[in-house]
Parts: sequence; C-alpha cells; structure tokens
Amino acid sequence: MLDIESLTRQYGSEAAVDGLSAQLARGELTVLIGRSGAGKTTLLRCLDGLEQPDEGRITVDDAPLAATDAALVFQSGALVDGKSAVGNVLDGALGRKPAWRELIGWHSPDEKRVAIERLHDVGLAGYADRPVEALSGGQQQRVGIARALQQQPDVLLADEPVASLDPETGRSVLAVLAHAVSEHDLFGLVSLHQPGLASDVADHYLGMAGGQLVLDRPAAQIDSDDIEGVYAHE
Ligand SMILES: Nc1ncnc2c1ncn2[C@@H]1O[C@H](COP(=O)(O)OP(=O)(O)OP(=O)(O)O)[C@@H](O)[C@H]1O
Repeated sequence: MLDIESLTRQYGSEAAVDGLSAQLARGELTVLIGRSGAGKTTLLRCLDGLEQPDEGRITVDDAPLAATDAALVFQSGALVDGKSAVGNVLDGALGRKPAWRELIGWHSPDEKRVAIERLHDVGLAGYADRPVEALSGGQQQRVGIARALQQQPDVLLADEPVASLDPETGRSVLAVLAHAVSEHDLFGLVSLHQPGLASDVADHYLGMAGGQLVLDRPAAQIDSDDIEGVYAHE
C-alpha cells in the first residue's frame, strides 16, 4: 500500500492540501478529480517530491517514499523538440545517472534497448527515430508515459495528461497509462478534469475540494452523483 497520512502543504496562510489521508493500491489506476484549485496538482507534486509537505508523510509498505520512486507525466508531455522519441525517453532516466553522463547525454546500449521496449509498451514501436514534434498530441503523450516508465518508478503520476486531446485520443492515452500501471505493478494516480474519459480503466476514484478528500471509492461503486458531488463543493 501507498499511504498518504495527514498531508498538508501550505502556501502562505492557505493550505493547498489540508490534512489529507488516502491510500493507493499497487497495480491500480486511481483517478483524482476536483474543481480547479482543489489541490490536485499540489498533491501530485508532493508525491513526486517536487514539493515538500509541511506536515504528514507518504510511505510505501511503511518506508518513506523517495523522490526517485515516483515519475510524473505532465499535461503537455514536456518533451524536447528536435529530439527523437527514443531520445526523449532516454532523457527520462538521466537525472538518476552520474553528472558526467548527464552532461554528454551518454546512454548504454542496454538503456537504449529498454527505451525501445518502453516505446513498444505504449504502442509506438515504429516511431523511435521520429522527432517528437512530428508526432500527434496523443503520440507525444505516449512518449511522455514511456519517458516516465524509463525512470523505473514505483509510483506513476500524471497531471491532467489528456487535457489537450480529443476524447477518443484521451481515452486511448488513459488506457495506455492503466496498462502500464497493471503491467509493471505500479501505484498509479492521474488527475483528470473529464472523469468520464477514465470510466473504462479507473480502478478507484479520489475527489478533492479545498485541499481535503471528499470522495474515496472503488470505481465499481461510483455513480454520476458521486462525481457531481465533488464538483459541487465550494
Ligand atoms: N506555487 C504556489 N504558490 C502559491 N499558491 C499556490 C501555488 N501552487 C498552487 N497554489 C494554490 O494552491 C491551491 C491549489 O492549487 P492546485 O494547482 O494544487 O489545484 P488543482 O486542483 O491542481 O487546480 P487545476 O485543476 O486548476 O490545475 C490554489 O488555490 C492555488 O492558487
């Protein structure tokens, strides 16, 4: 289990995440919903180690979660134009390598083989050498997922990864995320503004309002009133 215990992150006098406790199960995709400003991004950034909580803790099987255990897929993919798909995937793991390797961008043949496998995982086997700017938005998001997987995370996070995609493409990208989570037995947490897009692949839903948890339920027990209830909170 991944345990989030009484997590608080303050910005000045405002708590963006306010004493939130929740659990994620391994191999499951949890969808995080809530109105704009509810605290979803802040929670994801605390899990990714980009923000330090003011209070509370995050543990996996009782051990503190390290920043290197989590990988975050950004809304826009955050890819480097001019680089190939496989080059972008390889860069995903660079922060974990010695500084000299980061400087010259050196990758071992084994890392390159794994990066090609990650592209295969996300349905982009034939696109390794394609510059990322010559890929569609959905394909770019798949590269972003492969890039996160290259970091060999235990926790796969995604912050509104399908916000800029049409519904059908968004669904297919979420299916790729869900597949990666179950295939690699990860803890998966994805924030979404259109929860309906995840209805086929979500295992669990968390809802936030005003930094607090207002919904925590398995997908099998969710109905539209539950979802609307989250957005009804001020
Ligand atoms: N770096 C920051 N400095 C000050 N306040 C911040 C900062 N980041 C977020 N906040 C505030 O914290 C609250 C939660 O923001 P957050 O981005 O986590 O919400 P969100 O649910 O992800 O919203 P959205 O769906 O619009 O992305 C908001 O009131 C926001 O203004």
